[in-house]
Amino acid sequence: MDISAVNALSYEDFVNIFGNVVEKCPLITAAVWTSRPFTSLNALEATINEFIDALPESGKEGILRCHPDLAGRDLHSGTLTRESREEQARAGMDALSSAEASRVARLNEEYKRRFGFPFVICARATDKTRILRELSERCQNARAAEMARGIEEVKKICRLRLQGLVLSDAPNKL
Ligand SMILES: NC(=O)N[C@H]1NC(=O)NC1=O
Repeated sequence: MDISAVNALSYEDFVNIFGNVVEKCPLITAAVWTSRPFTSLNALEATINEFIDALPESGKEGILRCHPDLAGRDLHSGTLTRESREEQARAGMDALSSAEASRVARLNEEYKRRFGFPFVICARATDKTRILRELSERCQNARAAEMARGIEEVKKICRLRLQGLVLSDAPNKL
């Protein structure tokens, strides 16, 4: 799909296709449709990032809270979004040993207790070993640093999801 095809989409189709580039936040997609035409995929990505950056802290926290835990309840109950399921599987989060699974569950809970939002990392840009290490290390950070870091990870996830939709030849959801 080239950018002119993206620009020609109705808002219904645009939200259908791009509604989950930020996990469970189709409102962001619906809002940026107003900024068409986009000159490039990078311009679409930049518009999404600007929208996120302009949100109050509570809005940014809300975005983080829309993310499922890594190797958490949604993965075990099969209720992850397709995108999240693929990302978590690629990082091996669906095939943890029982010791790893308990460690991740314990650290996820510790992280949420400490910060009030879940640990978010772009799973496709890393691997299981680094996720486990970062989960433990990032629990020690200050809250403001983790908010900023979590939002940077959301933007990375968004970038890779956008690229998957626009640059791949895979049939989209139209
Ligand atoms: N909690 C968290 O990081 N979740 C995610 N990361 C990712 O790459 N996809 C997700 O759903």
